Amino acid sequence: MQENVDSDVFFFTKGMRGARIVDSDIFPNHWLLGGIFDAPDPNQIGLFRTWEMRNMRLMQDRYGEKGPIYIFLGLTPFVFVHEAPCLEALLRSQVNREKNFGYDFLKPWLGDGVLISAGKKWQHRRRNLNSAFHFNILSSYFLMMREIVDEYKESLTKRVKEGIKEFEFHDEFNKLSLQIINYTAMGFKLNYNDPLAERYRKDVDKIKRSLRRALPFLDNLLYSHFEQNEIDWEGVKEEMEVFMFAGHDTTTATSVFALQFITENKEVLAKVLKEQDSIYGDSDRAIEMEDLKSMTYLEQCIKETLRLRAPVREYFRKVNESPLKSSEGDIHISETASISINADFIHHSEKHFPNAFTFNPSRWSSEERRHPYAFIPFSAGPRNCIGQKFAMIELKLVLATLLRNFKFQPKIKSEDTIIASDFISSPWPGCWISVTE
Ligand code: HEM
Repeated sequence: MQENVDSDVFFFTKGMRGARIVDSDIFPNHWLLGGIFDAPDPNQIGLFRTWEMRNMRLMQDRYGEKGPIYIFLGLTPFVFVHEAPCLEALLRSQVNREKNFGYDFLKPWLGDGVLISAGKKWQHRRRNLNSAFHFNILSSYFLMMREIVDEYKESLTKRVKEGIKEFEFHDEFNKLSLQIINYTAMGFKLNYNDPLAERYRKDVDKIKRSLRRALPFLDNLLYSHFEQNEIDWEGVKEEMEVFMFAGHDTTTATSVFALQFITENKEVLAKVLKEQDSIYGDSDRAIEMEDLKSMTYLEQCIKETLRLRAPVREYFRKVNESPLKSSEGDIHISETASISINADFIHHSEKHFPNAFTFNPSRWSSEERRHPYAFIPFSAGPRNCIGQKFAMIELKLVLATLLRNFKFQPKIKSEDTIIASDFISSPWPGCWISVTE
């Protein structure tokens, strides 16, 4: 059926504008199983991302102007939505906001919480959770984050003084981010050394005590459960799981990649430190929430990191209504297809980001203009990341605290770092960085 075919895929894409099956030199398609045999061994870490990016680039060069690209992984047709107007049409849609079957493997763990659920259930949960991210509430999270980050600074200082010279920062930040999300969402601190039973007992005790304080996130869920009868107990547990997961691996990845990019680039580091000096001078006063607004260059560094190392590099949808209405006309997508939104891919587009593979935070200065849907690390539209402001606060606080207090020397360059493309990206097999005071 498909010998180097360069024509519309007849049964899935009948009548679709620009939908093409890819040429056999990009994905050698098996007549029944499609491109599945060509995919690299997923155990060979880092290869999948390189393979996918290369093939998507080749496809875009050939079919770029013609709309979404179809490929087959096994019997499943996948549609790669790869251009900004098409991404905008899809992500802004109020109708096409359901996740595809690819999220099912998360269900035994995260349940049918806000990350995965659909329809009225999602709408209801999302509305309920939105209130936990208002500005005033974010300010109270900030104070809790600062407490944790200061404790981490003390611990790092102690270990450096004891003579430890190198640290694996993916692991360091993973513990730190977990501690932050645990404390802000649940209201108690983790103690990794506690034996399980003792920890459980203490933690339950602490939860009970902390409920007397204003604990925005868990409080919010408990209020909805007990007072408003809006969410059942299963729902409370689901949403806590979602937040613990969505809120820590992503910020871990961003912190470690940002630390590596900033500290390997002396000019960038000098500008970050100059900005910190302009805010604090010689004073060693604590970082305040207000200060974060003045950290514009640091914010540019974080955005540039999110562009080059999107932690959620790919996410998926299914289509409930076609055609999508784009600024460039209607885009027809088959309702049997799964849609891949590959943030990593559009973030490396030369059209939107000249010298796309170079770390250049200044491209985020306010004069630069680009299509708003060319940069989608937090997704966009009604199903975007609910925690993005929370994440930016955490990232600025962590990076500013560390960069002001320590000197870092990465052991490996960003360009030589293998990126493991699990559900959330990470440096493989870690990211070792020397630290001095
Ligand atoms: C740098 C950090 C982060 C990045 C890059 C990120 C990225 C994303 C992306 C791409 C999505 C859409 C996923 C999809 O469509 O399948 C998403 C959804 C979500 N994120 Fe984040 N996230 C970050 C931090 C956080 C934090 C800190 C929280 C919570 C405190 C959070 C909570 C969520 C939730 C609950 C959703 C599901 C929203 C919905 O479907 O309505 N995220 N995030």
